[in-house]
Amino acid sequence: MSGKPKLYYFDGRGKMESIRWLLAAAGVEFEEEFLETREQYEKLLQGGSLLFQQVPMVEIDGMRMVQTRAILSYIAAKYNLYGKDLKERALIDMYVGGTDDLMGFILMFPFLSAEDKEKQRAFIVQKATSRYFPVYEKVLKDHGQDFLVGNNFSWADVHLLEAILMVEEKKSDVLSGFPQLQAFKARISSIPTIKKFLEPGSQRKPVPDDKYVETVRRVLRMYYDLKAN
Ligand SMILES: N[C@@H](CCC(=O)N[C@@H](CS)C(=O)NCC(=O)O)C(=O)O
Repeated sequence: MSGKPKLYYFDGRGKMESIRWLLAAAGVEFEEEFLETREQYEKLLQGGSLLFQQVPMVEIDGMRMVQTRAILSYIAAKYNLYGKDLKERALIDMYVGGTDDLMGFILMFPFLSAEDKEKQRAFIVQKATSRYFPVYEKVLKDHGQDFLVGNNFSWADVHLLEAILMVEEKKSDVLSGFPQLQAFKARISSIPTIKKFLEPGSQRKPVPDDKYVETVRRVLRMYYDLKAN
């Protein structure tokens, strides 16, 4: 294993994208191996690298880590993005849990039929604006600080910015009723590591397209259709 973390996933967002975001936010360079064929995936399975036969898998510090949440927590702790004490860590976990739930509504979006996509788009925007964004808007307004937790840049900020941009891809003016979040978005986007990640040519993945969907289906042998909520 080289010094840089190595990410094993598809050449697309999915569950790996938040890991890319967090590494980039921490200023950590990483390598990637993209799964294009069933054979590549089976090789990983046979080599015993995938504890639960699933990706994302990340080689880091001599470990082969699976389970997205465990990987993210490790990176957050290692690079001081996880609060200064247990209470800040608990808050970060709660805020990340909320944004994760919101992102969960978007994760399977590319796999839906055209008709279900329209229903899901409305559902995502409704959940974002009535359940999740008001929470972060209030947190920022009440404490008046630049970051969500402890007046320091943390995993919670990175995750929320990722979620905001994902929802804006579904409805570009979704932040119109959330002035605190608009300012937050501008502030976090201008942090040098994040700014670099948002520029063209970075390892950030684009909105999933049909080719990504076809690759995931083929490699994982997903022969069923997903239903919208
Ligand atoms: N709880 C795991 C779930 C990982 C997961 O569902 N991975 C999918 C690809 S995004 C997979 O490998 N599916 C193959 C399978 O479950 O057989 C995590 O969060 O990392």
